[in-house]
Amino acid sequence: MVVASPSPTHPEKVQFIELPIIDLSAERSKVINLVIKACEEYGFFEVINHGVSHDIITRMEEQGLGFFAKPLGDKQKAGPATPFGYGCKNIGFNGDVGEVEYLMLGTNSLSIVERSYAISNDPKMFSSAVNGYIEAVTGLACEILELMAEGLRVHDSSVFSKMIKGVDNDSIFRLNHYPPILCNNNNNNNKDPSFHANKVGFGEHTDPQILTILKSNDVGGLQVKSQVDDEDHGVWVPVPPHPTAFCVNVGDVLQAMTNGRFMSVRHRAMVTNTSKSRMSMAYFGAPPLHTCLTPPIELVTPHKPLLYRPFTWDEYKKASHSLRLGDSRLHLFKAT
Ligand SMILES: C=C1C[C@]23C[C@@]1(O)CC[C@H]2[C@@]12CC[C@H](O)[C@@](C)(C(=O)O1)[C@H]2[C@@H]3C(=O)O
Ligand SMILES: O=C(O)CCC(=O)C(=O)O
Ligand SMILES: [Fe+2]
Repeated sequence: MVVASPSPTHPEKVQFIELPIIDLSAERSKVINLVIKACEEYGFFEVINHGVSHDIITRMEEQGLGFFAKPLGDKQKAGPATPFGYGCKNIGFNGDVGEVEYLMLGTNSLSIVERSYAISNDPKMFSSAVNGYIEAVTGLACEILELMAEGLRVHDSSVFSKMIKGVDNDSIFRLNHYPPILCNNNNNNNKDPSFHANKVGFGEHTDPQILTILKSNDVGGLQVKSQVDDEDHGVWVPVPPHPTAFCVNVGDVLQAMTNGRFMSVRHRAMVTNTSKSRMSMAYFGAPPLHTCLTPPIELVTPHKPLLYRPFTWDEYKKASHSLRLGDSRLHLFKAT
């Protein structure tokens, strides 16, 4: 078997652990306990029976695939991803690269209507699919954030959800497309049937925002880092594609706002498929730029003193943008 490892000299551990899949239609107190456990253990879980309709998801997937199927010149008409538009291979502003192309959008419905003219040949269809999808996943994110606040026994159960509900939120929506690795003679002499492709599509990182809600098609690639089985280094756990589930990532802001009780999950997307593209659709729920981010008082006690100083999303976003993808950023905000 030929394996093109991301680091041939330091092979990384990959372990097939069963990650939590939570049925949101189950009894509320049970759901809450499972959500809290997953956020403490992994900072990651999947949800099923989430209430987002198949039609909303399919419409969005069709529009996304339609966009990526266009010739490069047409995709570039969406403008560069600085911050909103089309990007290819370059991620962020500091030299990170991956085997991915993407489309980044703000979540404001009017701005989506305006932008859709540069993105699609059927702008009305495109903006209605995107706005319908964003409305649905924002609702799901709010519901999950409220379950979390309840589980943490915080008096104001909307303490997290209200940050992404307001019109001035800074949430974003991103479509990622990972074309398959083609087997040419350089990496697969004689078309070896046991050839296993393995390239980094989107390198290891945490999401800076509050919460990410991600849906992919039926092609795998997402991996999350778990500290559970290897305290020192962590192991990579593949997330198998699921026909209906959404993946939920705890972001850096939620780690800070829970005073470190939840952990923001390190994850990456690998390209291992040699015949079919992976597409993921990620909603990143973020607060308004000038909101002061600090945990509710219930989560700060003499036994659990404040871990991070209060900061604004504007400050945190600027710090993130000045760093590389895989850098950890929260330590810059440690309380002294
Ligand atoms: C290298 C970078 C890309 C990123 C901004 C950053 O400076 C560090 C965080 C990266 C990330 C990860 C989650 C989202 O995909 C993203 C849009 C975000 O908000 O933070 C990306 C940023 C990006 O691609 O611009
Ligand atoms: O494509 C994926 O599954 C992961 C994408 C991701 O982590 C991101 O866009 O931040
Ligand atoms: Fe991510």
